[in-house]
Amino acid sequence: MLTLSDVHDAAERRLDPVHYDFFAGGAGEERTVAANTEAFDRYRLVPRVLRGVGRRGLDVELLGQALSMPVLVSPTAFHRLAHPDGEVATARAAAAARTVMILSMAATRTVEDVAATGVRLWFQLFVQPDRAFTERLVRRAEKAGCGALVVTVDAPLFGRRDRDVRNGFDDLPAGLACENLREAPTGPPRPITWDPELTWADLAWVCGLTPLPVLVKGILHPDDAHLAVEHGAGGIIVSNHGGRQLDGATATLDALTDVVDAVAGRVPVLLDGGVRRGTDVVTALALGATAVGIGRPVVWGLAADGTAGVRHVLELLRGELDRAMALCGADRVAALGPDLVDIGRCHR
Ligand SMILES: Cc1cc2nc3c(=O)[nH]c(=O)nc-3n(C[C@H](O)[C@H](O)[C@H](O)COP(=O)(O)O)c2cc1C
Ligand SMILES: CCCCCCC(=O)C(=O)O
Repeated sequence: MLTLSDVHDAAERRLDPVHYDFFAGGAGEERTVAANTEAFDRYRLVPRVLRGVGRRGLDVELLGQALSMPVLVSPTAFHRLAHPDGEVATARAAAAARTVMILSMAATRTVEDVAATGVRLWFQLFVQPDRAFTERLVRRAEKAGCGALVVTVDAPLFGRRDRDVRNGFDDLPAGLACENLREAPTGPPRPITWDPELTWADLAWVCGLTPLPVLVKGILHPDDAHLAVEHGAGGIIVSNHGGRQLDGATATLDALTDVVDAVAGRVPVLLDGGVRRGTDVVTALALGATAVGIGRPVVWGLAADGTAGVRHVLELLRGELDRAMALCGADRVAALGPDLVDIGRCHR
């Protein structure tokens, strides 16, 4: 498996086709799923030369945590559909790669089990109408040692994924559950409730609830990026949920520059959606992202070969990023800037 595309192909061969569709699919016509990767095809790099790049470093510091590279694991649901060890297998790979894993609120392993792998762990939250339950989840994530909360704000309701509707897939099979949504250790798990009434006041409430930094995931509009910071966000994740919510939403790479300008360095700006190559990471970082997240490629690695498969995905990207940086004349992440991107020639 030489590329992330090879890992995808291996995963597709192994997965139940209905579960493959759940992981691969997006909302509606999947225009935004396609747009995310197409955007990276449009931007071209303008490398610098003769810069002495024999010694290179990919490490970054993010919200007080040291990462070996600016690539982290975005939250994705239901890892036990891809591998019996589920999110624990994923976490072992992220721990070995010394990067952050964001655990989905819809994880099929408990936050305590995942944290026990020693991974740098953040917890993703859909704020629930039952605020007391939301608060209990936050306390549980804090107690487990999570280093940040990630509040996903692009889901006032659930995007309609036509593949899942056609396949009749709307729940986990018997024996699997969202393990962090149990009220009591033996009780039945709650379903996730989508709350269309959420407002910025609710974000401020979460930020006031915890000493952990709160990243807001699902920002595309620069004005929302500004509002998020004003309401206490410690970081922004430019994301369209991998094209699974609003079909027709802009590609994340196209949204990045305006968000970076609006945030004006106050907090880190991350991006996910369509990152498949080291050159994609370089492009996003050059345009102002502090780090990028990958969603589906991690699931493909997990389905293809468990922890080793996820590790392979992360190491493929690390190797590609290192080579791309050297070929751009950058010896460290901080050396990547907008001058390396031919923005003028990308056709929006
Ligand atoms: C199968 C799947 C499940 C996801 N589950 C969640 C989730 O539980 N919470 C969340 O905030 N985002 C979720 N996402 C969105 C990802 O965090 C991320 O934004 C997206 O996958 C990035 O795009 P990529 O898959 O092209 O890398 C999910 C995405 C996929 C593909
Ligand atoms: C059927 C419930 C799915 C839980 C939410 C996971 C998610 O955000 C996704 O994109 O899928």
